[in-house]
Amino acid sequence: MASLLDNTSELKTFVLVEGHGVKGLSELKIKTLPELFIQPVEKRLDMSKVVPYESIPIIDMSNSDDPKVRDAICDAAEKWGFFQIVNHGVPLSIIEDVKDATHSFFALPAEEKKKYLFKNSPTKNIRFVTSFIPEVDKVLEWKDYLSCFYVSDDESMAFWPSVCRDQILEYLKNSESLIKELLEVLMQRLGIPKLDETNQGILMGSRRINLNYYPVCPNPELTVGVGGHSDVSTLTVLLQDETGGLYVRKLDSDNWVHVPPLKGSLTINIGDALQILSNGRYKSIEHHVVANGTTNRISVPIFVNPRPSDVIGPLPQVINRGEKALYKQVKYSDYVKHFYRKSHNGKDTIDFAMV
Ligand SMILES: COc1cc(/C=C/C(=O)SCCNC(=O)CCNC(=O)[C@H](O)C(C)(C)COP(=O)(O)OP(=O)(O)OC[C@H]2O[C@@H](n3cnc4c(N)ncnc43)[C@H](O)[C@@H]2OP(=O)(O)O)ccc1O
Ligand SMILES: O=C(O)CCC(=O)C(=O)O
Ligand SMILES: [Fe+2]
Repeated sequence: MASLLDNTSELKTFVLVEGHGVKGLSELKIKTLPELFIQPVEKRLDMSKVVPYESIPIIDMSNSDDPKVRDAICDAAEKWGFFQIVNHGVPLSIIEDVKDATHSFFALPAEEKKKYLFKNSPTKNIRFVTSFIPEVDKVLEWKDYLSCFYVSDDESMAFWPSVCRDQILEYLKNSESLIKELLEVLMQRLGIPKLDETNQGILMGSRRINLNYYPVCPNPELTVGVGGHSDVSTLTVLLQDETGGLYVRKLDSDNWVHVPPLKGSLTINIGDALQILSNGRYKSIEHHVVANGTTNRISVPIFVNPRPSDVIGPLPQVINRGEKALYKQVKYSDYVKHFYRKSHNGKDTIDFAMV
């Protein structure tokens, strides 16, 4: 084991090539974090900047036709870019099943998970990854994930791992009406009365679901689970377990707020695509996940996106009201490729679309 930990190339082979991931490394019960994962101080979360007395809004959606609830959603999207929802209509049993399925996938032997590594995967729509982009990240993040781009039920049945695919598909189906409702509410404030065939594609034409696994880490203070970043989605529906560890930057400040686990809740965050489409009215906010010294953590984000071929820019209904466009028109797949070409670095992806 000593040679594995001292030799970066052997370590990379074990973690990235043989399918062990950081979970496999954590299970060796190593006492100190290998250098490969030690993040520069400026990439770690400065806990002295966490404000314990503030929290993102919690919105009860049981009466979602109520104008007060609809206003609360839009206000949260403008002022926080992040909010938690309860009574959202996605059955608790479906949520529990997808959490169990996530554990089942990561409990598979390395030999099995290895089949989904980018170079072995039968399709580019599914990949098992450690860190964010190990080919680009100089220092690795303490996270393994399975990323699944939804194309069709048939494609998923053919290629997704059988231990988790049915539960993921059920979760995707059962969250669809919630996603439509949230987007409809957000569009109404922009002067767009409803979701229809003219706007549905650009707002929710593709979905990617990630199963994230953050294993116990020997020196959590020296690394990150996920470095500071904003999502490139329209919006993200995030399911987290009871561990905690997600922090959100407070708008226009240097302070961070914890997103506490709340049984049965889902966390919603605005992504870069909706910040661009709304010409900056809705905010895509930087967030960060810390590593944990005692508990394995899972989370499951659904990234709701434009279609890869869509060209995104400030919506005409927003610009026609006289606002100056803050962003140019960019092809969404170019935007996402730019995101995947560099390591996490706060909010810098959106510079790609700045006028
Ligand atoms: C925080 O930690 C994260 C976050 C995330 C993701 C966050 C999001 O917000 S994901 C939302 C992503 N949006 C979509 O998936 C939208 C729809 N998809 C597309 O636009 C396209 O499928 C595409 C992603 C652009 C891929 O285009 P395509 O040309 O068809 O395919 P490729 O040639 O395979 O890929 C091009 C380029 O991107 C790299 N890449 C693609 N997918 C991934 C991926 N899932 N993970 C890492 N890298 C990916 C690929 O390697 C290519 O790179 P080159 O350098 O060779 O050009 C996710 C993970 C986190 O940890
Ligand atoms: O694990 C979490 O709570 C958040 C993960 C995240 O930000 C992401 O996958 O984009
Ligand atoms: Fe994220």
